[in-house]
Amino acid sequence: MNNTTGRSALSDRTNSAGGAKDRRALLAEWKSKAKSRGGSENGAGPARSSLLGGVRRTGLGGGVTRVSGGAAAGSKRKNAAETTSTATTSRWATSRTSRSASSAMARTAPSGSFKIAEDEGEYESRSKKIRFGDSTEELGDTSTEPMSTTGGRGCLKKGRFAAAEPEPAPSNDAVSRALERRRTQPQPQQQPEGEDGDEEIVFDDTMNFDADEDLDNVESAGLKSKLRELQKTCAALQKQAVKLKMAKAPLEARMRQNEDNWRKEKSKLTVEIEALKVAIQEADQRFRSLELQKQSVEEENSKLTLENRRSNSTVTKDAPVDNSAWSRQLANDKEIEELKEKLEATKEEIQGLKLDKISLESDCHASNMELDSLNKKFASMEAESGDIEAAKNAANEAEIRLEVLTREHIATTAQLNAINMELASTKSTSEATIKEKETAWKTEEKQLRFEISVLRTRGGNVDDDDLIRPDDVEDEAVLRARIEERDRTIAELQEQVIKGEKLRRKMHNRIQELRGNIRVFVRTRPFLPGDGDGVDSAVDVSPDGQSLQIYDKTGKAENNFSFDKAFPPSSGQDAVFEEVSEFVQSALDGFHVCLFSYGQTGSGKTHTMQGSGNGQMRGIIPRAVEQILEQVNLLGGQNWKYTMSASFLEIYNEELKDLLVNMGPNGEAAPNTTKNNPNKKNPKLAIKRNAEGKSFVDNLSAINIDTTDADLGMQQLENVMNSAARTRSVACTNMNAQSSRSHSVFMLHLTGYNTEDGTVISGALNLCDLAGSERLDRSGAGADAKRLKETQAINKSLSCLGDVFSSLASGNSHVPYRNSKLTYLLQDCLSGDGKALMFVNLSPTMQSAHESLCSLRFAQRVSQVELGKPTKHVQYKMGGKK
Ligand SMILES: Nc1ncnc2c1ncn2[C@@H]1O[C@H](COP(=O)(O)OP(=O)(O)OP(=O)(O)O)[C@@H](O)[C@H]1O
Repeated sequence: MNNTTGRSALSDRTNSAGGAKDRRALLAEWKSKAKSRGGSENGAGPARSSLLGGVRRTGLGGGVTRVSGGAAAGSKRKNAAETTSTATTSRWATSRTSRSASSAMARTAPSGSFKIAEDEGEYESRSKKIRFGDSTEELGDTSTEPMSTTGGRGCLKKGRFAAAEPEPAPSNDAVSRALERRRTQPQPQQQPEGEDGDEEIVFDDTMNFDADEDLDNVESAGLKSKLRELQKTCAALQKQAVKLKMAKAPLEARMRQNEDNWRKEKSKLTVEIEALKVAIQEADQRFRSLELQKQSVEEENSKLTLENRRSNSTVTKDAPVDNSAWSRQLANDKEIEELKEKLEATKEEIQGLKLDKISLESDCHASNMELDSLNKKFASMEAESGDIEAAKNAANEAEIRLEVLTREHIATTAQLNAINMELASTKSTSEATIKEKETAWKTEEKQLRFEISVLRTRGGNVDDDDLIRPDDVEDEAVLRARIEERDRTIAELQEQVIKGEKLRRKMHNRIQELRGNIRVFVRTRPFLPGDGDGVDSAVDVSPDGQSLQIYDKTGKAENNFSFDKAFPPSSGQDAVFEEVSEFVQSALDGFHVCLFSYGQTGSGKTHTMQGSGNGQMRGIIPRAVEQILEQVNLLGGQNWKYTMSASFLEIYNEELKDLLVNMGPNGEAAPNTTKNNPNKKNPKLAIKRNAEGKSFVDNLSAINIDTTDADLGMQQLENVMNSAARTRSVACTNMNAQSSRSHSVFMLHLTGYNTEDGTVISGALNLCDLAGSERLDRSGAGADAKRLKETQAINKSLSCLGDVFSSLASGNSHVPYRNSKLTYLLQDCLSGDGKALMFVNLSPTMQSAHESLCSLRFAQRVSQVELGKPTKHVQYKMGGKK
């Protein structure tokens, strides 16, 4: 900004202000000057139009005053307009006319004064933008120039800066006068308030100081300070305007965002409203239709009510007619008619019945005759049926016998084969020994012959006869006697060895008894026809009769086991029984003895316990009973009287079953089937404890075995065994044609009474044939649901038995006897009260090697169980001779 320009403008303005030119004259003058400068009227348009408007509206009249002040300011004004017009054109274009006017005025304002502009710090007041001058320096400069600000001040009176207007100094008389004059002068017509409500800033052309009043000098000080204040205010306003402008953009963005949201919301709501309108319409329609329905229903209801009333009234009117005598008469007549008809019908019926009776009587007669003939027929048929039944029984018996014989035959053949095999091996061993000895003998003979020939040569002419002297003959007799003597000694020694062996066994048994061990015997069965062609045995029993080895298919020995006794396949039933006889004997002495056979299916458990057949293949049970009967007879001579009873039960699928349910109490041969014993129930068996805490099976049949007559006793036992064999649950499996599907327990109760001293002993022999442990895949039981259930029950109870032994071996305080019926039943025998012996039966086949190994491991655990010293059950009873 050029200070000089400002000054000249001010002086021009001051001079021009001194004239009485009116505004129009000034404008015309400005126009002509502009034209003379070559500026188009259009180009100056904005300024001009602004000026035109501005003079009417803007209150910053100082500028206007300066514009109107002189033509000298024209060029400068033009320059000022040019400098700002570029920057503001667009905004000018959009500004309202009134604003344009004031802005234009500002642009045309000379430098050095405050101006209204938009290209620098600006303050927006409603619709106006007010730009204040740049620097105080300019203001300082301008203050040195005479400046007519009367118009400006006048504007400020009503303009927005009016509040900031300082009071004129009281000493300034000229100012007071001018103000006074102004007050007294008529006011020009005021511009009406702007359309946007802007404060009206009135440009007052008449507010000019007189030339003679040196206002410049008078007011300079006050104006300066006023301007400074205004400057400060404007600066503050500028800053505020900048802030507001900065704040404006985000606000505008927010406003736009809000506007958008509002529009979206509005459209959404419009849609919703539309939908609601439709719904309301529909609801209205439905409501109307329901109303209609209701009306029709109500109408119908009222109709029905009316009808109902009408019909009721009709009914009450008709009632007396029903009760009239005439109608009663009619009814009676009708009834009589009906009764007559009924009577007729009954007569006919009676007639028919009479005829029926006659025909029935004849029928009855015929039937009676037929019945008679039928009775006769029935009697003959019954007789026939009895014969058939008997024949059937005989056939059954024969079948059983055949079965037994077959088993016996198989067993015998098997054992014979085993013996033959053993003989063959013994023969080959003996032959080898003989050969060896022969060779040795031949060598010795050669040697002797050589020695003889040497002696002969040495002897020269000595005759052979001379060599034999009487002494030598004598020596030979002595030698023979000596040999005989030696043979006797050998025989005696052999006898002693046998006795010693017996004693050793006895001692061993005694030791075992004292230790309370469960004794374990292992028995390997011979090869059977069904075992295949392979003759390689998986089990090798050592000649010591106690140890054995198991081989796998590769021929590798798995383990070396040692037990109380190991029986090779060639061992017969007698040899086995010999080993257990002493054990059985102890039942007679008042011990509770338990023998049980354990092993995989088809390994020979039943063969060991019951046997195969009634001959040499008889098992432990018949042999034990036989031995006991013999012993009882012997003891009978020693004041002992025994009674004996046998029971036989099986545990099938964890259920107890009496196998002698069809027998008479004294072992009478059971008629074959339950058909002949229809009244005999199969009572439920339960394991219970007696007063002494000993277990017994409630409701179990006990068959008396005669102890006085051994033959009778054996016959009774045979009946018992047959009856049990018939009732026992057996089935054919892949592993055994007669596989036991249950655990069977033969119980022999013995009571001995000594007539001399009143001693009573009660022993028991429990011979338990366990069901075979089996693998489902080998036995084929998995294919049949019944077999599968049986097998699961078997394996479970065997595992419970294993748990009991493990528990006993570990010395646990709690032994899980109650986990299965089997262990609960055998609890007394297994808890140290009795003597226990376990047979482990093995199959010799290679296919069974794994199962055999499992059985042997189980047996090894059992052999470690110490039950404690067994108890002898002895009582004393009054009545003995002593
Ligand atoms: N030591 C043996 N000497 C001769 N034959 C035997 C011998 N052991 C078993 N057998 C025969 O083997 C077959 C199977 O024996 P057994 O029925 O006793 O087996 P098991 O172990 O009781 O089988 P399961 O558990 O299936 O009842 C029978 O025919 C039996 O005669």
